[in-house]
Amino acid sequence: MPLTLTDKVSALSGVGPKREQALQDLGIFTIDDLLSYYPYRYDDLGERLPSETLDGEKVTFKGVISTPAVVRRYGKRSQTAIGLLVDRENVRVTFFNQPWIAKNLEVGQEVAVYGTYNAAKAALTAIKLVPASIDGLAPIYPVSKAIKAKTIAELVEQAWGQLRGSLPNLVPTALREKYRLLDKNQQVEYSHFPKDKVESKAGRRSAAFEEFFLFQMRLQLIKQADQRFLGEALNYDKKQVADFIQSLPFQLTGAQQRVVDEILADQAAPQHMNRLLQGDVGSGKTVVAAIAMYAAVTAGAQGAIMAPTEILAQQHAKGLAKLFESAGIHLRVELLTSGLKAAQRRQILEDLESGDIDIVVGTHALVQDGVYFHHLGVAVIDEQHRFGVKQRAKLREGGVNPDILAMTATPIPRTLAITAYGEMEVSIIDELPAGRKPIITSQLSNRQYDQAIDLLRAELAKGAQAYVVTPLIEESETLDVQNVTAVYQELQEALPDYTVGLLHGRLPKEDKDVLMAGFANNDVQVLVATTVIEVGVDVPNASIMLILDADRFGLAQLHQLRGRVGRGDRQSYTVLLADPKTDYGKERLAALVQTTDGFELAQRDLELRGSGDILGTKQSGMPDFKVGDPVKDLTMLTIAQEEALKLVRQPDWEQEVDNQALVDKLSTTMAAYRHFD
Ligand SMILES: Nc1ncnc2c1ncn2[C@@H]1O[C@H](COP(=O)(O)OP(=O)(O)OP(=O)(O)O)[C@@H](O)[C@H]1O
Repeated sequence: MPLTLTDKVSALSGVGPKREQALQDLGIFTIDDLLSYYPYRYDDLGERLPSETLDGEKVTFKGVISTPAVVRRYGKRSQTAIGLLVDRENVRVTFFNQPWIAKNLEVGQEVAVYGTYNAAKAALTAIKLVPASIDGLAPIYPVSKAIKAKTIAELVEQAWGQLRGSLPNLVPTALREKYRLLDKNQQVEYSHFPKDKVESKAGRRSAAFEEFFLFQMRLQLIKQADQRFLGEALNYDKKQVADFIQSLPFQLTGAQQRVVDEILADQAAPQHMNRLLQGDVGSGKTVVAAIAMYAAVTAGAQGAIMAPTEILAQQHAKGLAKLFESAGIHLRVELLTSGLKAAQRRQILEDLESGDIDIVVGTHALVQDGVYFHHLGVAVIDEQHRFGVKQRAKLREGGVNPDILAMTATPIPRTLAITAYGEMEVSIIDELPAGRKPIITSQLSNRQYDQAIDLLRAELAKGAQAYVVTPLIEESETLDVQNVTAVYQELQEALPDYTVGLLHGRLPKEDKDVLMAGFANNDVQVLVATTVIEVGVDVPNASIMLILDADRFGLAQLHQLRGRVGRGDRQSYTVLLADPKTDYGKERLAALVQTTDGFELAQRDLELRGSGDILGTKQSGMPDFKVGDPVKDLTMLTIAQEEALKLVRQPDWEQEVDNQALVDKLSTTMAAYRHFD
């Protein structure tokens, strides 16, 4: 049977259950996955002359051995050196710790050596001998411990040997011509087996476009499907909503007012709303969500808000209840989390279905089976990246198709957000409430811990509260707990006049609740915690945060953490305790000291990392591209979006494009949405 793209990788010889598992762990299930598993870089095995080579460059020199191998031993270590005549230049080549190699190196023999060139000394530190016949670039694949790059290369070769020339194009011909993209077979060939950099670049460019194009086709199809299930034109009570906004304890910022208008307009329109609300930490997204939910309630519908953690859900529930109460609005706000007792849960589910509950706040429990709404008008998803498309789809089940408002504090440059969240409209709160004093951030060495505690004491003496954050240690929860507990005990002794609380992921839910309530009421003044407090905790009286071993956190995470202070009128402080060892570590902390602007930090982080990593990762909910880089290749991503949009707008695009392979590839996405029709 000839090999096909949809075959499992186990169809290849040499792939048993163990290897198959290792491949699956890398996301490679089918032959198609394997052939789309592109190298992340190439070793340049093409031969070159020393005079064409830069200092420090990795290069292959092909030449004739001119001096016999000399082996020097230093205990367990060794150096083996030869002279290599490359064209007319003599290069000294040194192999480290491979004494046995000497016997393969005879004067007069022709060899090719791959290594790092030192121009000043005309010396090459050898990485490996390569067969003299090899020319071009050797693909290097991202791998895991369980499988070697070489194995992947061999499997790709095996599969390609059988399928070469037979792959259908996914990108329509017209587009390939317009943007001078390669035919699929050439794309695969050039990506895996380029002869030179021109080929590898061309392969990568076409592969990136294909990836973006498929991604955008999916987004646009989802968007189109979304628009097809008509939302509902919520007939909300303008006066009541205006009164609510009037009665808030503060005035909305201009940015808040603008996004509120955008959201209310969406809600009132017959189309279904699918909007992303982006705003830096502390910019006041929650109250915007409250207004949207209240509008739904005035129209006789319900509102729901889903939070990523129980602590946050509780906080939202309490905060919302207080907000409405202080405005003299009588609403029923309930909390639905997995921690509820069965009877309580049953009651809440009943009241949700009968419409007795106006606003429900919860975690993932909200999108579980058996949760039915009487009439859900708007669903707010806090930190949207923690919820997938499936859960969103779940909200639509039972015929309801609520407006969706996703909120995130991850700052993403606007153009990028618009393309990457192509299925959503984007609203941005780019202004902090008036009167906020920028948080003062400082960095101290770990040896200056006492000084940090003095700062903390000074704040406590003013009646303020404090956070002390300890990091994740090597991903081990047990060690984290030990660490955070030790810090807690120490602080209890150091601060006898204050109540110190301890919060970590292992605590029973009730204890967490009691503690968070205590901190919110100022019964607890110092909260020692692991990163469980990362998102959304809102205690405006807290004015100082100590972050221990701050270099163990990522920049975005530190920014989120820091956002827990500076939420009220007090001047707030963040003290980063760390002795960063790497430049990246130092610059990351310096960036935090220098600016409190999340967008600027996101940009800095990008530059420091030098890649789209920050956006590609799980953290931010941005799609994970394998080849394309949404930051560096933004123009291409935008083009892919425009073209996908143009295509799906044609009523018969499936016939129009005349590309069955593309239609097949997208069929799952379409099917997932078809059953809502
Ligand atoms: N316009 C405003 N003027 C003054 N205070 C405000 C305003 N809007 C919100 N606040 C207050 O600012 C604090 C932060 O607001 P909120 O919790 O909504 O921020 P957020 O954007 O959700 O932040 P995070 O992403 O950090 O959770 C709250 O205490 C809130 O009451």
